[in-house]
Amino acid sequence: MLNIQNLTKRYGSKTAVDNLSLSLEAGEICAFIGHNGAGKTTTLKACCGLLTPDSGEITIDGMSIREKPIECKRVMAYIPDNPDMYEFLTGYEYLNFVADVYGVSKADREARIQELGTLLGITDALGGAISECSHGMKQKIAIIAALIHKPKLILMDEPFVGLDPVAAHQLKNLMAEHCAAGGAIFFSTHVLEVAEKLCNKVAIIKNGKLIAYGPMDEVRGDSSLETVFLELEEEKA
Ligand SMILES: Nc1ncnc2c1ncn2[C@@H]1O[C@H](COP(=O)(O)OP(=O)(O)OP(=O)(O)O)[C@@H](O)[C@H]1O
Repeated sequence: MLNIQNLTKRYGSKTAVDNLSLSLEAGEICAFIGHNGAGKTTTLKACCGLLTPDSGEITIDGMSIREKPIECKRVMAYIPDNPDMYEFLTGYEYLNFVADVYGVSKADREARIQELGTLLGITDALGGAISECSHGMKQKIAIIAALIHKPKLILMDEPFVGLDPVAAHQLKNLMAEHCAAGGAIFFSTHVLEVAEKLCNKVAIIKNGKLIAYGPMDEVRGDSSLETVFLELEEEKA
């Protein structure tokens, strides 16, 4: 579903991501963890075509994001950590705009907005201007917008930040259901307890390099993810 081969991305003389390779199959939900500035957002942005790598190859559902960006975007979604939206639109107007871009039928979009809006507890606010929404409310609208075309692969950058406990719980359920139904999710988080409970795979990045990667049970062994993470941070310092 997602294949990253030898990804390197530099900003000037700074190597933000250094020869990183990983892959995700259908049904896998992978947490991407690492210290601030480790290279998570850069990797996620390269996966969805927002950043051009200096070297390496990324494929989505077997298609190169470089060669077939539109086809890739039809089957994937990206939820950034700080969503930029057209704030002068209402939530409904924005979601309909996104549904138009993806060619989602009227019936399908209405059902999806209803289902996800109810799940995340945002339906009542969708008639108001986005500029009047709180950070968490905007995050919920961004989640609905990203999922409106039923993507197979979901990329998320710290998706739980700003969500209230009910919405965070519902999002975790939704993520688990998505993967149980044959989708895949690659998301960054600093909340190791959530990563440990929710994910069957984990990738740990430090200073742009992948320092641990594999099935959650194997990477964690008999300890907690937090213990493994802290040990790795110290070891490779
Ligand atoms: N546009 C940019 N120009 C220059 N350097 C950048 C730019 N974006 C990111 N960087 C640098 O690249 C490195 C990786 O940043 P990135 O945002 O990918 O980290 P991150 O793991 O997502 O961090 P956080 O957990 O704080 O969100 C950092 O050293 C950062 O300063």
